[in-house]
Amino acid sequence: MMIMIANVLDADNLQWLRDNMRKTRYVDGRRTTGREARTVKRNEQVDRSDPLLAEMQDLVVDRLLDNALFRMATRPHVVRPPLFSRYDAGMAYGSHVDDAIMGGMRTDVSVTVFLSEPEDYDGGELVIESAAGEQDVKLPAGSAVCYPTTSLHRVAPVVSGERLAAVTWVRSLVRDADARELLFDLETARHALFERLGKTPELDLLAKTQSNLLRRWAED
Ligand SMILES: O=C(O)CCC(=O)C(=O)O
Ligand SMILES: [Fe+2]
Repeated sequence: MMIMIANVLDADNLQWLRDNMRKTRYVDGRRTTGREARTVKRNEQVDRSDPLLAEMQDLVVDRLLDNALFRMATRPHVVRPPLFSRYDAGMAYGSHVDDAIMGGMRTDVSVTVFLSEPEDYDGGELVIESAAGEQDVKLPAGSAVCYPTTSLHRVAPVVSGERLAAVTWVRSLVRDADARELLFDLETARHALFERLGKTPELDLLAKTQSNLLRRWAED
């Protein structure tokens, strides 16, 4: 399941991150990438040793974990410290699959938090491949897209302007994407029924089912 989440970051968060990204040091994005993906990656990333990076990473991870939709969709166990990237005109990241293990952690869900407004750059869509075809994703600044790390994907060439993004990976309590979707749907239906009818015996059964499926599938 792919899901878009609006307003993960507010205007103040965005301003602060963009101001910092004007001050940070960058390295060639190929430095953090495996042999094959490196051949198609053309971007810049905030240097791992930059003193501003840790606070930027903490802000994005905290804002993701504060977001109820993010927690429902990804069932996070661990969220990796994000990479902050910039793409100028001509930069792109060709088709690739993200590493299955990063820093010893299995990666289940890939996340891009958009930091530039869509009108500030041409091109630069995140293109996610699935059996149903390709989906172009270009969201307002502060919004995030979450998609299974099993997917091939790419960043289309930026034609003009600058694309800033924070990218991270989630190790989910629920490894299987179909199981995560099932739990997401159950919980969504449960919340909607509660809003409409209050706490009924049928709702209790749904809550029991959701809880017991999560207990069955969760790996902690
Ligand atoms: O910038 C993005 O939206 C995704 C980047 C990406 O695919 C990666 O870093 O592996
Ligand atoms: Fe990727």
